[in-house]
Amino acid sequence: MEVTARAPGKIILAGEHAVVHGYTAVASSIDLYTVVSLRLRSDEDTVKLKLNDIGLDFSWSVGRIKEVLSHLGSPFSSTPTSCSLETIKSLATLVDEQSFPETKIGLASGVYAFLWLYTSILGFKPATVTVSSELPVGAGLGSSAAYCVSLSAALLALSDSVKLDVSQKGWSTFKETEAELVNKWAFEGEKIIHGRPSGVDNSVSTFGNVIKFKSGVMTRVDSNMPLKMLITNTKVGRDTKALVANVSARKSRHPDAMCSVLNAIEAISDEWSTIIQSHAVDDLYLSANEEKLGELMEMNQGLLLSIGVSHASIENVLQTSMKYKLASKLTGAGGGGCVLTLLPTHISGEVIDKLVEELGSFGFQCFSAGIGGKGVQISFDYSS
Ligand SMILES: Nc1ncnc2c1ncn2[C@@H]1O[C@H](COP(=O)(O)OP(=O)(O)O)[C@@H](O)[C@H]1O
Ligand SMILES: C[C@@](O)(CCOP(=O)(O)O)CC(=O)O
Ligand SMILES: [Mg+2]
Repeated sequence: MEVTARAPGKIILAGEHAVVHGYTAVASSIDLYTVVSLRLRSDEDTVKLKLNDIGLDFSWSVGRIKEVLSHLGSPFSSTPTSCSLETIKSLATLVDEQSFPETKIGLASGVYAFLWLYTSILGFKPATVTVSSELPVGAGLGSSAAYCVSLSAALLALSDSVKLDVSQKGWSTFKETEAELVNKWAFEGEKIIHGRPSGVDNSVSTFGNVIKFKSGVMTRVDSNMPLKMLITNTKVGRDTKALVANVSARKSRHPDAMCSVLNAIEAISDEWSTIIQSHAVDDLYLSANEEKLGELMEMNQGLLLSIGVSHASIENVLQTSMKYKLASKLTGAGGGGCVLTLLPTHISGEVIDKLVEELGSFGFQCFSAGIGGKGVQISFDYSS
């Protein structure tokens, strides 16, 4: 039997980075998914991992995994637990043995996260795991969270920790308590990739829709506004872990100034969630609210610049969209990656086409995505 799990990416509408320090963020799932398929094998004695998006394949014999991890007391606890530094070192041994290409070394932490989740949830069962994603990897759309959530979901679906109704056909969602377990494991995976994640990305990928997130607590937001965003990928590579660490360093150098900036970001997140929850009584009310959201995005972007996470490519997108009187902000960790541009309901297709063309001339890639869909889902296939 094969199980397939899919988990969505996300956009952060307001509050990235601030959320790492206990201030509110508002985020929404998008309809671009990372898909993980997992097949347990009785015919082989290996754990195979195929990472299609980054073109890397791994194969470990179960015996070798046991040998390297046994002194740490593996198989590990089947309840969500943090991976120690000592364990990461052992996981790195397993990855190094597969001659990880030097040019892709930044991607190694994703493989450590896989090995940690795999051995903790399924122990030493032989299997083939394949990962492919519609999300750009490392561009601010939460690919790391979608990867950890879909992996955790697929692994838990075939573990003893979760009892699922496997007779269901097509995509199905987890019950609340099971989804919480998926989310907790995914957070442990995110810790390996991000260092110090807030938990907003894995939560919105697990539960979907629009959420407010503060100090590890998620609140569902009932959005009543038809939100449309243009997403521009600057294609400038960046690493969430490094950007988050830089902000923390700036915060320790300037605690008072940073506290004021982060408080201001929180006020923006709070206003975002109030506005999108309000019911538009007529078109005038809707466009007034869209204008307010645009201003909030401009303010949020200015504050993100002040904490050091913007980039020349991001500023280029901002200036270009401003020519068309459209507001933008970076989304995710910044430093490159993706920028959101709010597309008000009254905007003409012609204007959008012109903007997309101009952004394309800089080598940026524009696309739109459905905002606020379902969270993680699974599907069983009995034919394999
Ligand atoms: N589809 C994927 N295949 C392999 N690794 C992935 C995939 N998606 C995410 N990752 C892991 O997540 C990391 C990117 O995470 P991050 O820097 O947080 O960017 P973002 O989450 O914004 O895409 C990659 O370096 C890799 O380790
Ligand atoms: C910067 C941050 O707020 C969001 C990071 O998102 P992404 O990995 O860039 O998609 C970090 C976090 O909340 O864990
Ligand atoms: Mg990430």
